[in-house]
Amino acid sequence: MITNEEQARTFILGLSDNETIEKLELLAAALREENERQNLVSRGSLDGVWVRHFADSAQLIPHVPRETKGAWFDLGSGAGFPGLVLALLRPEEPTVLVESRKRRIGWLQAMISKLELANCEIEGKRLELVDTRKAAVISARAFAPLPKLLDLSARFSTGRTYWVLPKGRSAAQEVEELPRKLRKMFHVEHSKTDGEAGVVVGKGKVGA
Ligand SMILES: C[S@@+](CC[C@H](N)C(=O)[O-])C[C@H]1O[C@@H](n2cnc3c(N)ncnc32)[C@H](O)[C@@H]1O
Repeated sequence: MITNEEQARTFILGLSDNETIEKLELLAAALREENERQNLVSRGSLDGVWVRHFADSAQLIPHVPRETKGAWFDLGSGAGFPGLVLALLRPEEPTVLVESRKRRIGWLQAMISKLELANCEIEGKRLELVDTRKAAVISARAFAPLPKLLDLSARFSTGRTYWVLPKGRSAAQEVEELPRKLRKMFHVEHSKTDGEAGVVVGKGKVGA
């Protein structure tokens, strides 16, 4: 379990390098500043940014085979979690942040340029309006209940799409309540940042 900021830094360093850690320090400072202007993340989580947002995002990476190529879609990126962290940690692979709120889109644009994320693009509209493309990976944290999430994102999935969906404490129950065919596609992994939370992980095409 990752329980403090130092452990979170060490965990992320194990997946990246010192330059990435420096960029995450920049992101943490910018997040604190911007959170005075818009409610990007809960105020309480700012004291534990490395655990609550950075490591919580980075922990998704080991659930996707290293050789996976193609676009990682992060749905409802908000302040950029997990999407911005994933783009930083996977600089060779494209990341697509889907976010519909104007001020959050502005923040994400500013961070992409500040962190020089050439591999990261924004679909600044509702997911329902995004042109269909093939996603190699789909993530979404605090975006929608699982059935709605799968319904809205099914058209981006193929037989080779990986799903990594941090679902908090409701993970197992949300999977249990899926129709049988879908339920077989997914399982729950323990979160490394919250002993009671789970990450819904799966592979394949949702829908016909
Ligand atoms: C609760 S926030 C979570 C943000 C971030 N993923 C996190 O965990 O910190 C949900 C985000 O999804 C966005 N959102 C909700 N429905 C959406 C939709 N249909 N298309 C695109 N973005 C959406 C909201 O604007 C909001 O920023």
